[in-house]
Amino acid sequence: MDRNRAEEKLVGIRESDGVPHLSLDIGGTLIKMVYFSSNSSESIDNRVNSSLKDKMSTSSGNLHYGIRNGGLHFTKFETSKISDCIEFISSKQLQHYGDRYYAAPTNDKNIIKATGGGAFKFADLFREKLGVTLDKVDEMDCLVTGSNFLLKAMHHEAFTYIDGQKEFVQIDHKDLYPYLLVNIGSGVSMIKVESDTKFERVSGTSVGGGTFLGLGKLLTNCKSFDELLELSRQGNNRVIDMLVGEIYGGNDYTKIGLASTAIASSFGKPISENKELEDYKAEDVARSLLRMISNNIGQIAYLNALHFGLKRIIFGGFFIRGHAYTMDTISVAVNFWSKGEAKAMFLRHEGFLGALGAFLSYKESGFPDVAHQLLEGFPQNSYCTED
Ligand SMILES: Nc1ncnc2c1ncn2[C@@H]1O[C@H](COP(=O)(O)OP(=O)(O)O)[C@@H](O)[C@H]1O
Ligand SMILES: CC(C)(COP(=O)(O)O)[C@@H](O)C(=O)NCCC(=O)O
Repeated sequence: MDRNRAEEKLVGIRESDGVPHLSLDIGGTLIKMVYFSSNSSESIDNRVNSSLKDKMSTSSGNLHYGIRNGGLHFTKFETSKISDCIEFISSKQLQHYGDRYYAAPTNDKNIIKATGGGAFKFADLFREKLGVTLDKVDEMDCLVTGSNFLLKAMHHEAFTYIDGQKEFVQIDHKDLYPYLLVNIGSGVSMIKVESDTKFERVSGTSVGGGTFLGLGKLLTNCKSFDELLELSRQGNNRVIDMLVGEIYGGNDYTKIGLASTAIASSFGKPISENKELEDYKAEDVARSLLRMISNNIGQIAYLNALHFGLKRIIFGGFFIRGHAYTMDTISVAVNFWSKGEAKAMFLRHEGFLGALGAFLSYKESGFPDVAHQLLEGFPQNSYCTED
């Protein structure tokens, strides 16, 4: 970076410890936001009106860390309601929380790190409504940076989920690479990560979280992801899925390792039943859909891990949402073929990898190490609340 420009940026830092920061990951379904607010800006926090607070927290998944002199917040909005996000930023005056480039024309002074497709799509909107320039950071770079950071810095971050048991895994820094990062957002990206800086997107699938939500809305009339997920908890996929035993007269197909209870064909049962969609319970449909998509992603991930000789598969993205059935299905899919050779792992901050990566990228622009300092403040000195 040009030295003069870097110096101009440094002028923008107001306090060394409580410097507020904001980064955005604007995806196909959700906008993820990471921001720091110092205690002195608590009064600003309280300025957010209650209807806006409702919009932020209509579903869980938001995290708030109290650290040092303030708090680190992980918040999300629906991309389709970007005006809520803009209103939120404006009400908290967060647009001043990025870099400041004093030499720039008035509308370009505030620079916020942003990743995801929306950093391109909504750049003009942010400039027009907030006077903010979105400094675009590559989405894959951010996912990898966020994931590497969490795996190295956080004690209780990665865990396995087997037979309903969550077990945290502390990965030795020297033994972290290589691994397969599978980010399940609207679509799915699979990235072979070989070092802090070396990675490659090796695969992906368009059957992801957006498919679950989109198809789920059409099939069940659910209005939200949380509603759909809750419905799936109460459902029974066997009402919709065709099982091996139903094809094999109640028997296992032992020779190829398929139990009679294994799914032979997702959504296969309606083929032979003279029923309409309305005749099936929405709960059962939601359950089968979640199972089908999670299983498919787990299998594709396993095949990639096998192809590239990777032993660890780290799953991130907001689709997972710490949901037991999702994680269990993915783990079973990976384990069915790999027999423990490749391990499926999940992350506690699963949905915020990109936004964290963007937050950390302030460092690369000649900005001092504030982003890292803030993040290093947790988890040791932090308390976390979830809503
Ligand atoms: N509150 C929510 N609203 C909408 N989708 C959600 C929510 N929580 C989890 N999801 C799931 O997460 C997916 C989006 O994941 P995310 O990682 O944010 O991807 P993107 O970057 O494409 O928006 C959705 O398609 C949906 O399946
Ligand atoms: C295009 C994307 C990188 C965008 O990221 P997202 O907003 O879904 O998180 C992602 O949707 C994706 O990787 N889709 C899968 C495309 C494919 O490999 O077929």
